[in-house]
Amino acid sequence: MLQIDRLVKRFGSHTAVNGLTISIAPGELFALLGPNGAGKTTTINCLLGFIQPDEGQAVIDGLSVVQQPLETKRRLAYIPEQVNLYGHFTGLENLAYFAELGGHRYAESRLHDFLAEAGLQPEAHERRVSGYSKGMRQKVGIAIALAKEAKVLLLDEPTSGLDPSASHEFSRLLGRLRERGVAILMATHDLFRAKEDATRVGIMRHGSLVRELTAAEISHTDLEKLYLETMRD
Ligand SMILES: Nc1ncnc2c1ncn2[C@@H]1O[C@H](COP(=O)(O)OP(=O)(O)OP(=O)(O)O)[C@@H](O)[C@H]1O
Repeated sequence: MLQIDRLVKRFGSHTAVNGLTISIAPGELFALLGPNGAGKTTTINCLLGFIQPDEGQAVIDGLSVVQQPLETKRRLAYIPEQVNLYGHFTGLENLAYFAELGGHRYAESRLHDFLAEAGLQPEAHERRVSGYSKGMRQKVGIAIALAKEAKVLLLDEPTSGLDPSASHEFSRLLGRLRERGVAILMATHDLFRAKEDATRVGIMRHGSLVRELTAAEISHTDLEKLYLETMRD
């Protein structure tokens, strides 16, 4: 469960996040849309503890991000546009390292299982990550989320730059995480994937949520129309 409650983040006189409230239940995927500068990444950075909010709070699995930073980080997985891994280590070694940071130590065979579950071809498991494609790095990111038994997954522009089949496969993996009860927040510009993958869609502008809808209730075309209208208001 992820709860964001009246979150405010200011940079000098500029308010990047302005009273944002979102609640995401286990198994839900909330897609956060919004133009450049709307405050999506700033919100995610507050949840990750990279920056401190000025007001409001974020709660992960019942724990406050500000008051229990280490405990909340253990329950979180984060997949940015470019998954940050150690290039000179293999996928398997990266997974072992990040799982251990999250407090989990696994036998090698179990680590292979997580990578396979995340869709990484077996022959790639013991190859250096520096030779991986973007899609392969993201699969390691998913394997890390599985190995950490993350309760909450944060995604920032995960499908930008992925080819359509990699993007489709990534969505399928997100579906599997949802089935396991992970609460997912995905910041994206991809209206198609938002509609396809999300249970709810929110449109953010100037740091606030200006629209919120159930993905099943709207067509792709109507979502695009609504988004463009919201930007004109
Ligand atoms: N460290 C910072 N210092 C000053 N201003 C910042 C900082 N980080 C973000 N901002 C400002 O806060 C606002 C929100 O930025 P943010 O990156 O959260 O937007 P975004 O919705 O993620 O945009 P994009 O879609 O381009 O990733 C922008 O006006 C940005 O310039």
